[in-house]
Amino acid sequence: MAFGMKRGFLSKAQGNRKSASAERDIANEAPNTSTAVQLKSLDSAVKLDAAFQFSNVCRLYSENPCIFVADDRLPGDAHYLFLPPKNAHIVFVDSLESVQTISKWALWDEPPPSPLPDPPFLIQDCGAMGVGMCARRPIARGELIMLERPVYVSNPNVRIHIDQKAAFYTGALAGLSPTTQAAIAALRNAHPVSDDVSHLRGILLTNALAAKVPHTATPYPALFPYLCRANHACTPNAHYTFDATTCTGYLHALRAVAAGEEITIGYTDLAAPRAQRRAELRTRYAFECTCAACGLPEARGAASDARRAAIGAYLTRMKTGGKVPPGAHRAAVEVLVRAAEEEGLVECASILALSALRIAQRDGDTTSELRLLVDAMDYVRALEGNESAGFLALAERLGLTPPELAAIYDSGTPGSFDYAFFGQLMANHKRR
Ligand SMILES: C[S@@+](CC[C@H](N)C(=O)[O-])C[C@H]1O[C@@H](n2cnc3c(N)ncnc32)[C@H](O)[C@@H]1O
Repeated sequence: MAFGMKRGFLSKAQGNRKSASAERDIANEAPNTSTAVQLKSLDSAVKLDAAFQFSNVCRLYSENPCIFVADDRLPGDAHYLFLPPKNAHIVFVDSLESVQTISKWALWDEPPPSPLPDPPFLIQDCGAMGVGMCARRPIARGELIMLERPVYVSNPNVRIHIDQKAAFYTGALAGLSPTTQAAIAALRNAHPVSDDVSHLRGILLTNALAAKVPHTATPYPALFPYLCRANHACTPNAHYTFDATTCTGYLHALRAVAAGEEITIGYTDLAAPRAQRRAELRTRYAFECTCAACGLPEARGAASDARRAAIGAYLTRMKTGGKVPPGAHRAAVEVLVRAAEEEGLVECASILALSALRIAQRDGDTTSELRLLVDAMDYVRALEGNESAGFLALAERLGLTPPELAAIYDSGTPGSFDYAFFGQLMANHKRR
């Protein structure tokens, strides 16, 4: 299961937050004079060349796949992979080895995932938050709101020569089609602008969502023309995930969303108390959060903080102690699942329910195990939709088609399902 990743340039502990700086600056590195790779000069007959004549350090490495060395003084570092090679609509910025791996992904031979025929959202002015995404009709819990391929994906650890920053960013965009360049330029920048470079960096810092590619542990910042328009809420109603097998970002509704309601995602650690969330949004993302959870009256805000702090404390224990931290009790974790439900934090509820499930398994508590499996899958279904691998596997395990299982789920809510019926299905299937 691909749990969602927060908006993020880079990670602190878990690789799901922004770092202050997206790429490392190398102020004092000498130009590389013994370039190991054979680099073509820019006047070779490739259509993209004209676009790259801004830089005397950018070199074509290969035409197909279309790979450029961003700065031939640092040939081991940033390379641009433009896909497809001409009039590209995606650029990957990464080491040579990595962009070569990415260029060989089988998914590039397949047609890209089809956009939704009738997307249930509009991009429109949302007042103080700027542009945002609004539901143009009611959206069901777990419904796929949109899917989109990124246009810019970058390894946050690539090194840039300090005096080549402008060339670096311009180069990364230069091989993209004019439409794709315009889509990036249209994104919001919430950070101060002093020149074109700081503007582009500001766009990246303001908008990047995390994309986890299979061959690295660190999520990569990725820009999406539409997904990046989703504003933040501390109790979001939608969830972003990135699936590297299709190189696509997905947005699912975490609960039923009414027509006209804004569609929001979480940019930050939602299990943190309000002051901490707000401070992080201010320092890393440069805005004062105006969401409903931040605007709760004092007493309700304090109760919310207490619930989130308890959830956060257990999630922290899981980071070091694993899915079943030492000394964890199922009943206590289930109290936290309910707290997460109450807070509307579906991803937290899902992680906690899966932990409670493991504890039940550890304790040989088969009744709780079945109930928690059913509940946990309901959270996964909200996060990733009925097409999630976990949901499909459960349907198979129960001997049901995914729509049959979805219909059973749609008739209940966690705590009100007919668990005995699920148990019967499971037992019947085991016997077959
Ligand atoms: C990724 S962009 C989202 C789209 C953006 N509103 C736009 O106009 O394109 C993030 C920016 O939106 C605004 N924003 C998002 N969520 C917000 C919130 N909860 N409160 C206030 N501003 C918010 C901030 O300016 C933030 O830097």
